[in-house]
Amino acid sequence: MASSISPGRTPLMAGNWKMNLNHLEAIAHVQKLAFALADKDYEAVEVAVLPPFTDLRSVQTLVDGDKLKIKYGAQDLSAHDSGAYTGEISGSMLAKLKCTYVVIGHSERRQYHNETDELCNAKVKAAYKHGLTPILCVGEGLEIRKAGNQVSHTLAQVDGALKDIPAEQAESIVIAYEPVWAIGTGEVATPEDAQEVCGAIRGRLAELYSQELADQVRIQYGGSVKAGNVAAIMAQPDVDGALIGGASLDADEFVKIVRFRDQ
Ligand SMILES: O=C[C@H](O)COP(=O)(O)O
Repeated sequence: MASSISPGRTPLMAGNWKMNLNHLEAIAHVQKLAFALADKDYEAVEVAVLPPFTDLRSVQTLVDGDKLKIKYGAQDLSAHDSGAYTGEISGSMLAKLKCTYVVIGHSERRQYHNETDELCNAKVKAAYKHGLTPILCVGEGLEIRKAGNQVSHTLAQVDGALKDIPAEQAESIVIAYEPVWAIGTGEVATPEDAQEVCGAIRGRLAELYSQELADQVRIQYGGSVKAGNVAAIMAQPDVDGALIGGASLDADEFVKIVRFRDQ
């Protein structure tokens, strides 16, 4: 299927492993991806993995040692820099491990850890302070979708997380539109559903900053993405990649998603 991605926006295919794969399994998984992916894949698509914190050092060692082109990042970070915050991981710790990306505001953090837009905003600031690129997750639950309020709900999350973020930082952000009802359920938003909200997010970025900035920000779709549905989603003009959960744990499936143009 033909893709309509802007040539200026390299698609980002990022595998969010969530709380799966220990550090030994992580090494085996990244090795499998590295073996399967070729230079032409990395020329067409940016490929990233987002392992649990405990895997990051192992992934870094592998990526550095074998000079792999796979990027990696964390699934969360603390809004604080250091101190008495038991269990938290700071942006500077992630930067020391040479993480490129950090996920902020995933719906599972919002749901199970009561993360608010204000906290997401503080985490976006912490990420930029330490040179990390946020993958900001936004998206509506089923009730909001049924009421037809998916766009206003999602744009309010974007507004909240980007409060006081200057253009020179916001221009590098990645925004992942993940309708909560489509996460891990096998229920995929239609390509038109994805386009409606991703297009609205780009429109909001243009209002908040400029059309030029909006045109360069990558907006991903996430929610039950698989090899079988990725091409139709990627054919939408405002979808520039995918945040992949379950399917990213299967190396063969993830490689097929990276090669969405062949599907
Ligand atoms: O971060 C990834 C999303 O939550 C999607 O997860 P899923 O692909 O398992 O539906």
